[in-house]
Amino acid sequence: MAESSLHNYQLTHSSFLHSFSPKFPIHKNFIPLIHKHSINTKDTPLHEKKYTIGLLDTTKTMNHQSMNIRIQAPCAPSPSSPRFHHKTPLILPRAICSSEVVSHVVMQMETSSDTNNSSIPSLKHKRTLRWSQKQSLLKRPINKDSMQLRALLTSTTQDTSASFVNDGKIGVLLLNLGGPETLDDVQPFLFNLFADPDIIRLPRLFRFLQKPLAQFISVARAPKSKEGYASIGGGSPLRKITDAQAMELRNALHEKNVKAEVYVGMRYWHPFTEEAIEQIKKDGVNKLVVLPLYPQFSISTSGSSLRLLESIFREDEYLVNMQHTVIPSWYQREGYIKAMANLIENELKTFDRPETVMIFFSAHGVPLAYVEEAGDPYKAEMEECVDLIMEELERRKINNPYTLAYQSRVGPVEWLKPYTDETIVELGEKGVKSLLAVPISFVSEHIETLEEIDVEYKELALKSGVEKWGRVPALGCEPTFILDLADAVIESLPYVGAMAVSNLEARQSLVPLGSVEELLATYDSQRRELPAPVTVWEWGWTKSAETWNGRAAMLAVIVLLFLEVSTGEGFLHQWGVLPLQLPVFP
Ligand SMILES: C=CC1=C(C)c2cc3[nH]c(cc4nc(cc5[nH]c(cc1n2)c(C)c5CCC(=O)O)C(CCC(=O)O)=C4C)c(C)c3C=C
Ligand SMILES: [Fe+2]
Repeated sequence: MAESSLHNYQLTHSSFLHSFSPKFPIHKNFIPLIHKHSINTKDTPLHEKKYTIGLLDTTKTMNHQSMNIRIQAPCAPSPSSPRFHHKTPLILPRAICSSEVVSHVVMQMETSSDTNNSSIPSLKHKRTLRWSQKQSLLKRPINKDSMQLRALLTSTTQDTSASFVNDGKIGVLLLNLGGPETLDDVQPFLFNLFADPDIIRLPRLFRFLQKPLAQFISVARAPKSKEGYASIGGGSPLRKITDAQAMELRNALHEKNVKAEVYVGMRYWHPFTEEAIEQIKKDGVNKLVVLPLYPQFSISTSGSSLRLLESIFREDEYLVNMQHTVIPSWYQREGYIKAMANLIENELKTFDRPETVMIFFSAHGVPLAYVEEAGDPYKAEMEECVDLIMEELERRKINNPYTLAYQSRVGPVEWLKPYTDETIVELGEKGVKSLLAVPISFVSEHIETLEEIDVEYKELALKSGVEKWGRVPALGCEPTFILDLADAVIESLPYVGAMAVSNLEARQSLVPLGSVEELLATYDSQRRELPAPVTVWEWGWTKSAETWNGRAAMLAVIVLLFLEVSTGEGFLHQWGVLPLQLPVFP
């Protein structure tokens, strides 16, 4: 996979932003983020280290648009230079982030190169796709002479004995979705999920219908969901797995001399985030690292949990004063990428002819409007994540064809495409004989790996002509992964309480960080209304008929609910779902 032409540019912070001004007129709202590329290792000479620049668009919903740009240091520094000393922490505390650690860098910009020699022509090629998507950022040619970027470069090993790490009582809060533990939990779990305005966003006028609608949908969906949970043993394994991850992370932190307690806060089932926060308060934690267990950020997952945290923090004097920081996404971390590549490499060996296997990344979908209208960075982060894993595999001389599709769509609106089920059928028709499914958006086994992938998609693949089907396990407590999470926590500690999105050094850190409040302030500035991504009734024979029928059904439900609430009569009142007195309209 050759990288074609490379252009060298020198950038400064401000001219970097100027160069994108036609597309982004308000410069101060765009924050350049610099990520170390996962291919860098401890031993990579500095002048060969690669970095990725992203723009954090603070006018949109956490819209972190990374570009296909790499930065290289222009010349190898003297080994005695303090800023490149390997014993320096990965992220430097503020005091150390002086001008001393600022270095001029040369930016290298890759242009597209479609060297895909896959025998399946319809497969998208990662580099071409990424480039074409990000082309829109480059509205006018970059002026070679005008750009100079002063970038913070930090090295990759941590000295965890540094005193700033262990002062205070440290807590790590793992955020996750939660799942029903018994079949009786399924409907109330679904109610909690659909009552979340980050899952179903009703128009402002209809916000008061959120709970009745959630009740209605959860009751309607429960039988189908229960069937799924029954087939995987009668409940979700999520709590057990997340508890085990928390324990392993705690052990890893203690081994690295960081005496932290790790807490689990679920969004829709026990142990609820509120319960975790109560424990955090009881234990007297005064430095908190918030770590969502989703590698990629989405409004519907990490975003929703952060919103809940924000509301809990605001109402509590103890929490308002507690120092905290958030790691909103970490899909680009070297340890995570390597752990995923290890799992794929191992699983490929179970096939008779591993080199012929199509690697099929299947991510949980989100409604398209989340990405296109609300600025959810989920899709961009997912694609970049897949690219990074494939690059790691290529370095191991594993050059299999691969593709990315989105699974688990619910309801009448359009979700991210291509859809997993449709792609499986297409691949089967095109003659692909071996498929290896890789669940990519979640780090634990759950209903969508154990039932949807292992049963439904496998059956569909075999029906469509695929002869051998395999699936990579979820990361769970895989040691490389847990150690990397521990490193992410340690790297973030100097920023607990001391940083926010507005802090330049922290923005340039290798783990993008922010406080809950500031992350949500950027996310809220253009929070648009999202369509309801739920199935109420569906009829029709084609996908597009289904979409329109679903929309009509949604509308009908909203009208029915509106009538019910305004007249005080109807089935929800009969079931006791709605109170008998009428709501007061302003
Ligand atoms: C990154 C992962 C996930 C995203 C993004 C996501 C978005 C999303 N999900 C729904 C609707 C449902 N999700 C359900 C369960 C569920 N979803 C995820 C992950 C993501 N969801 C997990 C880990 C689980 C729990 C699985 C378990 O083992 O318990 C369910 C319930 C299950 C079912 O009935 O199918 C629903 C419904 C929407 C609407 C959405 C984006 C808006
Ligand atoms: Fe989901």
